[in-house]
Amino acid sequence: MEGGDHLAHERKKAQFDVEAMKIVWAGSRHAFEVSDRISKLVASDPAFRKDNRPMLSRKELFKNTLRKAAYAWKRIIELRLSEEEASKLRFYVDEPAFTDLHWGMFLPAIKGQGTEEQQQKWLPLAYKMQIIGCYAQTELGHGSNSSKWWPGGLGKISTHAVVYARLITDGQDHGVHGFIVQLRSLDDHSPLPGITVGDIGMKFGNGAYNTMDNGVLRFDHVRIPRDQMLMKVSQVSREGKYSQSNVPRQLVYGTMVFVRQTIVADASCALSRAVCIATRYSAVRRQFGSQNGGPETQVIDYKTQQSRLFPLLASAYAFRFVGEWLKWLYTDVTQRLQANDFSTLPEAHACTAGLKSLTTAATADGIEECRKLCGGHGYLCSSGLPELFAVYVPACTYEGDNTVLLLQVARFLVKTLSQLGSGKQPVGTTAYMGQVEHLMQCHCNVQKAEDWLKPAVILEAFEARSARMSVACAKNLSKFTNPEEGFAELSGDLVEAAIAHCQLIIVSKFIEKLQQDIPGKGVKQQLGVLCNIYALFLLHKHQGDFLSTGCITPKQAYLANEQLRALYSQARPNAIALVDAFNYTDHYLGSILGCYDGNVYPKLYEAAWKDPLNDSVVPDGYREYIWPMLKQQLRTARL
Ligand SMILES: CCCCCCCC/C=C\CCCCCCCCC/C=C/C(=O)SCCNC(=O)CCNC(=O)[C@H](O)C(C)(C)COP(=O)(O)OP(=O)(O)OC[C@H]1O[C@@H](n2cnc3c(N)ncnc32)[C@H](O)[C@@H]1OP(=O)(O)O
Ligand SMILES: Cc1cc2nc3c(=O)[nH]c(=O)nc-3n(C[C@H](O)[C@H](O)[C@H](O)COP(=O)(O)OP(=O)(O)OC[C@H]3O[C@@H](n4cnc5c(N)ncnc54)[C@H](O)[C@@H]3O)c2cc1C
Repeated sequence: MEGGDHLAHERKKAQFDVEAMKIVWAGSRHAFEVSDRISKLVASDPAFRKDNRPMLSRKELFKNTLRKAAYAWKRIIELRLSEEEASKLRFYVDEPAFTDLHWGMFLPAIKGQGTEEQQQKWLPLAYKMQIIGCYAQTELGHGSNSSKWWPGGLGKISTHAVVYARLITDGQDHGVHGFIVQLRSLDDHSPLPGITVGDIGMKFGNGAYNTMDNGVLRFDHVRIPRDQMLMKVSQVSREGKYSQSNVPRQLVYGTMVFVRQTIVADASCALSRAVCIATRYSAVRRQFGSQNGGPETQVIDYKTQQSRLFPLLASAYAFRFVGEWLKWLYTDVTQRLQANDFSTLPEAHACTAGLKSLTTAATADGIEECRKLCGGHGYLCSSGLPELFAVYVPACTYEGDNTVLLLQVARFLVKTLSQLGSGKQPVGTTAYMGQVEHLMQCHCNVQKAEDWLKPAVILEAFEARSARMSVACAKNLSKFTNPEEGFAELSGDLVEAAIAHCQLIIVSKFIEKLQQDIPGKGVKQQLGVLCNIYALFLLHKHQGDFLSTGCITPKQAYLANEQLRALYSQARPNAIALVDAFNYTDHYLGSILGCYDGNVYPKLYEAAWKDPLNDSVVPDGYREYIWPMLKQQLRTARL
């Protein structure tokens, strides 16, 4: 079958209004329209071509990124794009670049930690890109005194950095503070005296994150003017006297709360992209199972394929909605901080750290699972999946290693529990801990599989599991005389308790989303199916937790799995429409397997011939290496 829409028959099966779902996915009609317009603008501009990335050398790749970044900036100015539109443009250009750190970390660090005066001086320069900044926190070795190593944009492009370093005055160490440091000349880009700076080398995968100049930085007697220390949280006077404002020291790390929140939103984008590719290809691909000479089975109809694919589809939607909520939480905490209310900062930190950890880990694993779901063709670069995995997987490490972040959540949970004794009522995402006595002894009321569809039943099971795991950790911790020793000894259990808490947040935010008014025929119903798939898939995967804490019985675990199978059957006819609702262009997907029309095989065949190796029939190197070898063998054979 040539041309046409090879997935048309699948699209006809949809039981809901896809256009309405597109708006739910985008967040609002306005957000949908902006996203739709900008994605088409990028897709139709040959300057943003990206299919050649895996073939380019590092130098060519990097220069190409610089060209694209400059061109994108030119278009942003020419078209007078708003910040929202510009950030969508960056998203659809789909290439990590120094600009991400400039806009995503350097500017927010100055906004969050600089005084009014400092903001007035530095922000206009940064907004007009008259200086380019990065965020230099991580060290090559341990401590805050060796060499900076990893900051994106640092290696080759940034003119400035926010550098985190220890502040020592009069021999007294005041801990880590942020400083704006000029690194390179604004005239000829050479490093300023005393500064050694360069790229740290090639990273995982071809193309992928190698478009970024992650860098190394060393200082040798570099003087930083006093007014370039970011002084919102603490100050040094002309006389060298150190003082602190009436704000928590933790604000020094505020940029991370912001970025982790954006990383959660980004997880739903990366996962939905992989799921879109794997779902479309699973509907196109037929393999075995032919009856009476009829067509073979579409692999999407195999229950095993569904049980691997549909939880990922549901996770993409779940991460979307929790990301939306986290954005709200971040906006709320920011407004409170401006009004000197710091009470919700620990919760915002725990939520952003924990959800960053959970969503990036599930997304990285999910992209790899999607590659496997596409069989051998998933391993081709033209499937789009190898590069997507390579570019995405460092999200499990940057902005805080995922395990380290879960330990931060665990500390927050243990602290919350310990404060119950003093009568402090937990609020927000830990409000359920206020019901700890009930949650420690409640019994799940599921008698038949459909009982698992009740939101209250699901919520109680997840709350009870999380509360019981945290309480068990707290009890075990109390047996240690040295709390830090206990924390280290029990860190494995603490991480599991943190995961249970974060999964509860995601499930409960999905359920809350469904309580809103959601217009469009069948849209809410499909989201209900996905929400239940997400929750019951987690319950099935972690049934050890639910059973060992006595939250559910083995029979109830069995019934949850039975219900899950029924939900997969309900999702099946809607699968293609549910990924169409992401509204991704073929340019953004960058995948032959995931192309909208499903015309996979001719495109794969054509693409193979475009590989540079096929430029000539006889490859370079044949005459030099293979021909002499063949001749040698022939001679030996004749002897
Ligand atoms: C015209 C417009 C054009 C627009 C164009 C748009 C362009 C695109 C825009 C945006 C895109 C954005 C994309 C961004 C790209 C991201 C790319 C990734 C780049 C990667 C960057 C990095 O990796 S930066 C380095 C990050 N490093 C880490 O995360 C290290 C992890 N470790 C920690 O977080 C540690 O906690 C820390 C080192 C911060 C401190 O350690 P320690 O001193 O040991 O203290 P600790 O015990 O952990 O904590 C003490 C105390 O503080 C609390 N706390 C810790 N962190 C925070 C926090 N972040 N916020 C609030 N509070 C925090 C902690 O709970 C403890 O509290 P108490 O227990 O004492 O109460
Ligand atoms: C692509 C990429 C881009 C980056 N961009 C930037 C940037 O722009 N700016 C910047 O400053 N940094 C950047 N980083 C650095 C990044 O933030 C760090 O790599 C990250 O925070 C992890 O720290 P680490 O590398 O020191 O790992 P380590 O802390 O050395 O972790 C190694 C292992 O030890 C374990 N571990 C560490 N501490 C503990 C603990 N307390 N308890 C239990 N286990 C522990 C971890 O779980 C992990 O398994 C980037 C990194 C990457 C990969």
